[in-house]
Amino acid sequence: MPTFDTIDDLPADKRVLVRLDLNSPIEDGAPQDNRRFERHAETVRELADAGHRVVLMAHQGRPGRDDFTSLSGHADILTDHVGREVGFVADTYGDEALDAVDALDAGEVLLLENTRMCDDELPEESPEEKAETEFVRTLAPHFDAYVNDAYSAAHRKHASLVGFPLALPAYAGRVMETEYEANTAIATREFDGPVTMVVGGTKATDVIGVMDALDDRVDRFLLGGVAGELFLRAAGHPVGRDVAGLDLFDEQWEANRELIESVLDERGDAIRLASDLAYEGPEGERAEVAVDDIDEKETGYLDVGSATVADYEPAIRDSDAVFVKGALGVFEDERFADGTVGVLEAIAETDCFSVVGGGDTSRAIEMYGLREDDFSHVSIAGGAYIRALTGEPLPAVEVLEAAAERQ
Ligand SMILES: Nc1ncnc2c1ncn2[C@@H]1O[C@H](COP(=O)(O)OP(=O)(O)OP(=O)(O)O)[C@@H](O)[C@H]1O
Ligand SMILES: O=C(O)[C@H](O)COP(=O)(O)O
Repeated sequence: MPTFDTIDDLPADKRVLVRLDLNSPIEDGAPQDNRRFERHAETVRELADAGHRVVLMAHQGRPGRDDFTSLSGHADILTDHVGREVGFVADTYGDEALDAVDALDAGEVLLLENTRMCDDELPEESPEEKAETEFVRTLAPHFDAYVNDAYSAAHRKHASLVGFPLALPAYAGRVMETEYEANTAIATREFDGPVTMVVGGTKATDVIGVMDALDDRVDRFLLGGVAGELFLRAAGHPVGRDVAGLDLFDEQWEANRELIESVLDERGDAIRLASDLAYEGPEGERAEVAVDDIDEKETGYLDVGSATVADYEPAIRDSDAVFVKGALGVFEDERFADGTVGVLEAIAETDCFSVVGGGDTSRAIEMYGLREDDFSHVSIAGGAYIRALTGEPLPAVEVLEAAAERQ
């Protein structure tokens, strides 16, 4: 059971600073609606209905990446889900933000600008160091309480996640509570048959570390996405080409090369790699090529191929549990959705215990007409959920627990 306080313990009529995780897919510069808005809206609505003054913090993307944007579009989507206006101020803790915070009335909701636009937010440091930053020291005195609802970012030691709980009485929101309970329970569950993990997405650095930590708790890993191509590279195939504007492959290859080689060496028999890949053909169509026929690194691959899906399906069917972290391809583009959707369909058809995690990946479920009920748990957390599987502590949860002991 969690040992943190929740919003049930929050006294009435407070000025509350709330951390959400609204990190979303961005298309043409605009955030795309997804489960994170729907789920966080419950916490926001409950706090506003209770008459608190509610100020929200969240992040979007990472500096230097295309998805690093303002949160103004997020405020509009959240307004629809909460059913009351969510105001927005394009400032994190300057005078403009503080004036807007101080002007709020009971039951009003305001979203501050992307926390990662603030220099103090990102470098990972101890909670004590984060609590001493100008960001926390300036903003905290304008509030009576802090609520963390961002379970899916709880593996990061950023100021908005670990600094404020040292400066204010701290509570968990509804998403933090439910995701914590579901994911912690999974970590201690025992399975009779094979346990399979589908690994993909763009955050290869995160998932490769977890593959190493999970060790023999997972019987086989089915790889795709960026991590899959990096493992193929380690196995000697010239794949993993960065398309313009993105540095997904080379940077993560340099950072993880040794670990990938050692995981491949030690767990090679448990790791299944794509036998074919899909790319954009000359007429803009989906084209596929067998991995063994790729002899030059000149094409960017955007999905696993159909032979790979056919190879992965039986492994899923005979599993007792399947965990998904990250998409096998760029499923947002229908031409490159076959890998992700094929694997999700295979999981949905079995009655094994199944968890699909990740803010982006879980979105494929409704995009392609699958039913959430066909999976045991659909988590809006990606990195935090896979860390929970390894039993690794989450720094933002630890500070909430420490706060509860002081309160
Ligand atoms: N080969 C590829 N090249 C580029 N992007 C890819 C590739 N394969 C998958 N993706 C992208 O990976 C994204 C999902 O992975 P990501 O690592 O962001 O995980 P997530 O499920 O959102 O988890 P988290 O919550 O940790 O962000 C999808 O949006 C998809 O477009
Ligand atoms: O989308 C996520 O998984 C969380 O918001 C964390 O984002 P990050 O991996 O950029 O820290």
